[in-house]
Amino acid sequence: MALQKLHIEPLTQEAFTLFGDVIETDQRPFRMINNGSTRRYHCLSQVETANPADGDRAIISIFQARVTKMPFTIRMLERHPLGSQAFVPLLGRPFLLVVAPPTDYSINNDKPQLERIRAFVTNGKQGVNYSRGTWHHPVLAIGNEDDDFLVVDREGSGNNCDEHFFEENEQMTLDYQL
Ligand SMILES: NC(=O)N[C@@H](O)C(=O)O
Ligand code: NI
Repeated sequence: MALQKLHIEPLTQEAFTLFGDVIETDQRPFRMINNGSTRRYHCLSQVETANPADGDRAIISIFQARVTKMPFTIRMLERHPLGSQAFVPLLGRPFLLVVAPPTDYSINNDKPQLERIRAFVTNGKQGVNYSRGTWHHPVLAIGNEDDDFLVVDREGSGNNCDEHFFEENEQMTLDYQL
């Protein structure tokens, strides 16, 4: 049986609001700083950490992601129940997002809602900050060369990564040619 092919939408903040924030400058307000030499696009998103009083902290990493060979089968999604996770491309290339809205992580074996899974492609100038608990596929670099991302997420005690693997007949196909 053919797997369901995910429709890939262009990323906009409006379409992405259920899942988190788009980090971009297009059409965003800014203020001039540094004696008029610099635009500050202030607080495009915020880092969420569940338990700052227990030592949760926001950290900054770089992910060097291998290119995803297309067509690609979406076999799982993950979420970070204790904090947000932001990906900002460092090489100006588009990348793919597969997401589903956060669900109630207090329920055992909680899982993504299949019918609410959506796929997006960025424009190369956009990053994203997944809200705490947003289901998402691990980073999906596309194109001909591996890609680099600045990643801002939560470090602290406890499990901060739940993975859900789909039944074979629930898996989806992602196919995008740059
Ligand atoms: N595991 C890890 O740090 N990366 C994932 O969370 C991801 O979303 O790529
Ligand atoms: Ni993640």
